[in-house]
Amino acid sequence: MSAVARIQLASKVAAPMASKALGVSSSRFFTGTARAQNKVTVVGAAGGIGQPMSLLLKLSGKVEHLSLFDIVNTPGVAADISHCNSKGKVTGHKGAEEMATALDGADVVVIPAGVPRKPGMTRDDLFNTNASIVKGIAEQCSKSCPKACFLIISNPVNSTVPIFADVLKANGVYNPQKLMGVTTLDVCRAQTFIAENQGMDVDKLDVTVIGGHAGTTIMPLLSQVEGAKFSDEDIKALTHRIQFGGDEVVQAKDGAGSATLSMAHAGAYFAGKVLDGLNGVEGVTECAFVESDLTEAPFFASPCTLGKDGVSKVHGFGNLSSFEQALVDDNVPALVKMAQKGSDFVKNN
Ligand SMILES: NC(=O)C1=CN([C@@H]2O[C@H](COP(=O)(O)OP(=O)(O)OC[C@H]3O[C@@H](n4cnc5c(N)ncnc54)[C@H](O)[C@@H]3O)[C@@H](O)[C@H]2O)C=CC1
Ligand SMILES: O=C([O-])CC(=O)C(=O)O
Repeated sequence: MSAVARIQLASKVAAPMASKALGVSSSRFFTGTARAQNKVTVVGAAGGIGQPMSLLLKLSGKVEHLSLFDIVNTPGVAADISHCNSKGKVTGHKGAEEMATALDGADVVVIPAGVPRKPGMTRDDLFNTNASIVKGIAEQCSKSCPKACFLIISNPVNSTVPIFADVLKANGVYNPQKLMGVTTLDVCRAQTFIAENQGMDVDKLDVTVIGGHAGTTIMPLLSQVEGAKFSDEDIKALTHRIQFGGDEVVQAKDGAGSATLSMAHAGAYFAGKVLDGLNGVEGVTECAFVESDLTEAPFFASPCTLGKDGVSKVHGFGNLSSFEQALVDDNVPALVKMAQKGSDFVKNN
């Protein structure tokens, strides 16, 4: 099937894009209106997330130049993906000496580089390894593509985003509108689990998930789901499942890593929305972990409008139920601490 036919087929099964976000959905994946005119670099492109996410970005038709960087295996991954008959060229770059070329002139840099969890670990247990990986990537981005939008997937997101911010700040190139922690998978899970529980059409569900991306810092706002009716038990069980959805996958993979395929979908979807915003599509709104003054936490996920310069507006989270307010009160101190841990790392290394 030609790329055009494939996209036409996708748009037949998908609802037309409205100006407001409709929520993350695979059937809406190919319906964006952005033209392929940007360079997107994936850092960690040969990994469990990096490979399928790069494939989805290539198939999206939204990327003019897909630049794949990793410390291993990228020439093969790039050669393979480049044979897909969709718009955009693909280049592969391997190792520190090729990183500058990979990043040079990028409009969007998506970063799933770093180690994943094994059963029994928290995301914070990845800090010691991933903090220095993310810091090194931020240093090179400061030099090679300081004006790009940076989409951070590497865990622990609650600390790696502050690390990235502080490195950009130290290099005098930090723009809070352009730095986003990717929390889209939490929204995907919320939509999937709520649709199942309520017998609703997953394509029509829009769920806001605020806070951070680790355990109880992930806070889905079930009280705001239009048309849903939850018992108190459902609210507790669904909230817990959304907060610990990552653990569900880690346990099922039994030592072989964490979510890769669902994250590839979520990451490519979110990157596509960032590209839509950069290219002038109006009213694109998605949840993301961004610099925020909504709470005491310096970074906090909430709905954000994505525009020509990245995040053009950080929205509030509206009225909360008493259950949700208690979650926010209980979890903001943890978010403050995890951000501070990231900042301290940059200060001391
Ligand atoms: N934000 C989110 O919702 C999610 C985040 N993650 C996180 O994403 C990260 C990646 O996960 P996977 O792809 O499963 O891991 P993986 O181990 O399969 O892939 C990671 C890739 O990063 C590469 N890498 C390591 N250091 C690098 C560097 N300095 N520069 C470029 N590439 C480098 C590795 O060579 C590898 O190919 C983990 O930290 C994981 O916890 C995973 C799922 C969801
Ligand atoms: O659970 C993990 O370690 C990976 C992740 O962030 C997720 O699946 O949400």
